[in-house]
Amino acid sequence: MSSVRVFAPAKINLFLHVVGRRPDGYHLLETAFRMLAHGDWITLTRREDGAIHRTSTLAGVAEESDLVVRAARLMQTRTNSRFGVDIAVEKKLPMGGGLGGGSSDAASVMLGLNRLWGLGIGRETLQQWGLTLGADVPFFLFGQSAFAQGVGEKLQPLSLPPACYVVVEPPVAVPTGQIFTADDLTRDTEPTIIARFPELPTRNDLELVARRLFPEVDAAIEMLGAFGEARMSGSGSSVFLRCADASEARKLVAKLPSGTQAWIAESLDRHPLFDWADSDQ
Ligand SMILES: C[C@@](CO)(OP(=O)(O)O)[C@H](O)COP(=O)(O)OP(=O)(O)OC[C@H]1O[C@@H](n2ccc(N)nc2=O)[C@H](O)[C@@H]1O
Ligand SMILES: Nc1ncnc2c1ncn2[C@@H]1O[C@H](COP(=O)(O)OP(=O)(O)O)[C@@H](O)[C@H]1O
Repeated sequence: MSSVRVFAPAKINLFLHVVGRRPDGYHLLETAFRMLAHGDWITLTRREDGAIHRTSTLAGVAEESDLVVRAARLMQTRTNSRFGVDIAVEKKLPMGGGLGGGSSDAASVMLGLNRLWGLGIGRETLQQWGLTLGADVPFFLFGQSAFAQGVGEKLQPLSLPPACYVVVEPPVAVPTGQIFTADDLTRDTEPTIIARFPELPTRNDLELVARRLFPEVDAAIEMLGAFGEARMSGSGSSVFLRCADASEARKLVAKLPSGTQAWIAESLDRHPLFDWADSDQ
């Protein structure tokens, strides 16, 4: 095998509570992550000369700072692999959309190279390495619905019934750092008892700040909220709503104002590349 085409799913945060702040300024979170069957596609072609290249373009993101290239370099450095790779990304997920697109791309590159370069690295090790690229990366490597603590790196599996979601992408990219540094962000939500989720009331603590700073996010929540409990994912900008089934989702999307960027996706219980990580000894 010298080439693979791999999927990089979106994630949504079913809730996100800010429960504290670390001395380095990073925020301690409690969140429930779930993957959706909608995402980017990445083709990895092995190179024998050790070079790592991105062969597609991504507006505003230079090759060396692209998370797919950084993920490949990380794998090469940590394993001393002699191989290189050409990486082509078919980008479907919006940047700054709160759907974890960049993190998911990075995780799929790590899993893809684990197989393409014949590395056999264990899942927990990959999760530790992935955290250096971004807080959402360990979740995608974990590969199943999860309750997360810390900055998102302490993960435990979460059993959720299958569900269908409508996702609206407002026409704005939200810079995560701007939301976390806002003066009016509340940082003292009581820690949740995971055993009592989903009965306990939850929310996204980042939502109020994002709505204030980005009117497009506020408008999307208002619009989708007319049909049920619409919630923002992560630091925004995307907004999601759970529907009874795909048929209800399609009827809902048909009622949205023309020009709305919206899509429907089923939940994804297991990452399609789950088996591409070994278990740690
Ligand atoms: C909020 C979440 C929830 O899943 O996802 P997104 O909505 O971005 O997808 C993540 O925690 C996003 O984590 P991550 O992807 O690592 O965030 P980055 O873009 O690196 O963070 C940008 C900046 O946000 C702040 N930040 C980020 C995460 C965190 N737990 N506390 C913070 O204070 C830091 O100032 C950091 O420099
Ligand atoms: N492969 C990539 N895909 C998306 N964004 C990337 C990628 N590589 C680097 N980035 C940078 O990461 C930022 C966050 O992107 P993304 O993960 O898509 O959004 P979010 O964290 O809101 O879900 C982007 O604005 C971009 O500057």
